[in-house]
Amino acid sequence: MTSFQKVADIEKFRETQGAQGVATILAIGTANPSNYIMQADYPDFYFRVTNSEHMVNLKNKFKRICDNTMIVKRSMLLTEEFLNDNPNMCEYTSPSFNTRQDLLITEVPKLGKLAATQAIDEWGLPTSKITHLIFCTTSGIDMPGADYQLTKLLSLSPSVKRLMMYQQGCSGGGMVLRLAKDIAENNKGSRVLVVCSEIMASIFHGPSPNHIDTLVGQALFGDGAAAIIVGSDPDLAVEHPLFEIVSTNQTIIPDTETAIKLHLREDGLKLHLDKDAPKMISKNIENILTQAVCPLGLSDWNSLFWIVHPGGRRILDEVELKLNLDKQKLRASRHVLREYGNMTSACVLFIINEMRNKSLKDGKSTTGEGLDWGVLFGFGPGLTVETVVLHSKPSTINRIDN
Ligand SMILES: CC(=O)CC(=O)SCCNC(=O)CCNC(=O)[C@H](O)C(C)(C)COP(=O)(O)OP(=O)(O)OC[C@H]1O[C@@H](n2cnc3c(N)ncnc32)[C@H](O)[C@@H]1OP(=O)(O)O
Repeated sequence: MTSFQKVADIEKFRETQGAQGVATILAIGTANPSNYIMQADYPDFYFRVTNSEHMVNLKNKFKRICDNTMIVKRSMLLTEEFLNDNPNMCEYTSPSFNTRQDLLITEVPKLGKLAATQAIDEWGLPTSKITHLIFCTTSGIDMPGADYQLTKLLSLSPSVKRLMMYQQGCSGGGMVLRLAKDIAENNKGSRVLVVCSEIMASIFHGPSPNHIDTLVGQALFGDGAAAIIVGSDPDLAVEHPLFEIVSTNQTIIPDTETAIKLHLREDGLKLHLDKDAPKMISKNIENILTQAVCPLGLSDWNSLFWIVHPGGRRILDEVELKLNLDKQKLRASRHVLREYGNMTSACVLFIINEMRNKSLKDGKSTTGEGLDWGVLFGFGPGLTVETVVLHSKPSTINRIDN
């Protein structure tokens, strides 16, 4: 065989490997721990459980921060009993890594399993058809990882191709869509199970008057997991496309390296948040958006449906203001923030779910609030921005939850 023939054969083989069509979201599932706390009750809970009632001014400030988040409730695996039994987690800084790890290593895959099971039920095909697994979490770290544990919990094939993404922060939700698209479009017949599972036990700390940014984090984060199934060339006899993942981009906003930082230390995951992070995002958002959607001939921002990581209320306010978005455009993002808080990487997948459910309930013609094209933004440390352009599908069938 000549070397020319060899190359020709490889190219021919390569042609059989790729899918024909664009990667499509085929099902979505979500899950939260049953334990939750109302935001209005949180300052009392938090200062009581951390033995900080004497910090009266700080508690008043925390009440103001909690009120201004616009969050109504958050799911929280951490109970008062657990925190009382583990007082090292209630200090601002005290070695507590092992306590956190012991909880997270078990509970993160378990919560992920609940969301994944819901997505698989909606999808309707056997788990043996899942070819790839992407697991994303910023809650803990381990080897073998949460992807391995979930493979066991769901009895997936031991040959499922796994990708474990630890410590990606809130942009992780956009990142997993980018990776799932690349896998689905380059591997004919593949079905990618994507799971984002987050538990705030990693980032829970007692208050410190010298670290208000960490305190802001205590008012924002909630527990939740979301799962989606992504594949190209759906079998329309059994699969029901929800959104096509049309294009993806990742970029770093210049000179913002210190805006959102999370450092994993012996006292847990420490959040550092610049007060101006929302402004840094809004100052750059139009440029990033233009680069993502202009190649598709889209230039009217209000003609799109919107999925924006709700890192905090001010991030949504600033984006809305900067882009002159109609008040209803960020409805789904605000709904998820209000009902669940900031669930890090899982948030944007919850918003996709909320959008398709509400679209169906309201009798809209497409999964994207009756519109055809939409944009999804994930924001994380870096500042890293993940941008995903989505195309909606007819708003029919599939199960509605919530
Ligand atoms: C984990 C990841 O990878 C990605 C993420 O999502 S990280 C989280 C990203 N989230 C953010 O950056 C939060 C954005 N901020 C907000 O949404 C709002 O500021 C908020 C809801 C926290 C408070 O609402 P607000 O309308 O700004 O209230 P405001 O009265 O101005 O602030 C309350 C107090 O908190 C302080 N504060 C707010 N943000 C602060 C910060 N980052 N650092 C220090 N102090 C802060 C304010 O100075 C103010 O203090 P005073 O009362 O002493 O003046």
